[in-house]
Amino acid sequence: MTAQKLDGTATSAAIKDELKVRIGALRDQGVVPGLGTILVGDDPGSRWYVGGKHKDCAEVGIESIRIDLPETASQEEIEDAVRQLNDDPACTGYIVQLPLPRGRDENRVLGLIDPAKDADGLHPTNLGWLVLGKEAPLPCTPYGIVEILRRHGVEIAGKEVVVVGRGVTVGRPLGLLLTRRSENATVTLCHTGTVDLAAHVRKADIVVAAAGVPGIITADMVKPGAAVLDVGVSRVDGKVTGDVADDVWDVAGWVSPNPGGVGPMTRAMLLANVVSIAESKLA
Ligand SMILES: Nc1nc2c(c(=O)[nH]1)N[C@@H](CN(C=O)c1ccc(C(=O)N[C@@H](CCC(=O)O)C(=O)O)cc1)CN2
Repeated sequence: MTAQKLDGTATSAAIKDELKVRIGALRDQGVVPGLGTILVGDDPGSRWYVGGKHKDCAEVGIESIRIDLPETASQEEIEDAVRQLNDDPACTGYIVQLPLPRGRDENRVLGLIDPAKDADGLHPTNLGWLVLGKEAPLPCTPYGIVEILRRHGVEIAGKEVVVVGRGVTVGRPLGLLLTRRSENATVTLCHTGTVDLAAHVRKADIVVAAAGVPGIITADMVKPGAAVLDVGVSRVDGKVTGDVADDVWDVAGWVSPNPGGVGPMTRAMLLANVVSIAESKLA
């Protein structure tokens, strides 16, 4: 058996086509959506991700505002950049690319973002709304994971989901998202303190691997027919390598490749958040 592909490249292209229509309608009403980014430092991966976000904006008709700061930027300089975008009327929503260089207080920076411009859904207020069940911008990777499953017809309600990784951009918010009444999954959040990871993964209908450990999910751990989403990103010999071993394709029902799976969905949902923020201002 070979798993079917959860194709993030094709799905994100379809989402971008839908967004182009919504952006056209906004522009017809005199609203020009703008995405801002704050990038600090020289990490090649982060540079690539931010470059991709601005390329996506150009493709769908969202204006771009880019603030790049050097590796040496102080906490104060980063916070000034946040205030600048909070005050910029051309900026509908924005993100601070994570991780920040060592020694900077990420939580303090995220907390200074205007929650109404939080295109990443990572401001404490918006994460709080996720807990409380009120509509707010959703963190882009978890949002993308739900969309890729939904658009491939993979049932979520009533399913056992194992999320491997408890990071703030994926694991923790994904657990909250999938346990909302609208998704209705049962979620087990595994992490480095989990004693028997394989035993948990074996019970899952849906596995989301976001540990950043190459090949941590192997075929013997996967229930036949399960959906396995590969979110982890590591670089091995300069090549992007995911958390899911190649032999998983022989056992699973669905696999999201990496690259080409959840990554492009993360980018598409960021655009969707910006468009939703712009639309909410008209309502
Ligand atoms: N402020 C944020 N920082 C980070 C987030 C985030 O959602 N908000 N997530 C990740 C990085 N990320 C977006 O910022 C991201 C990661 C991966 C991709 C992607 O398209 N990946 C490609 C492969 C890329 C490669 O070759 O290196 C793919 O999967 O096909 C897009 C965005 C951490 N930081």
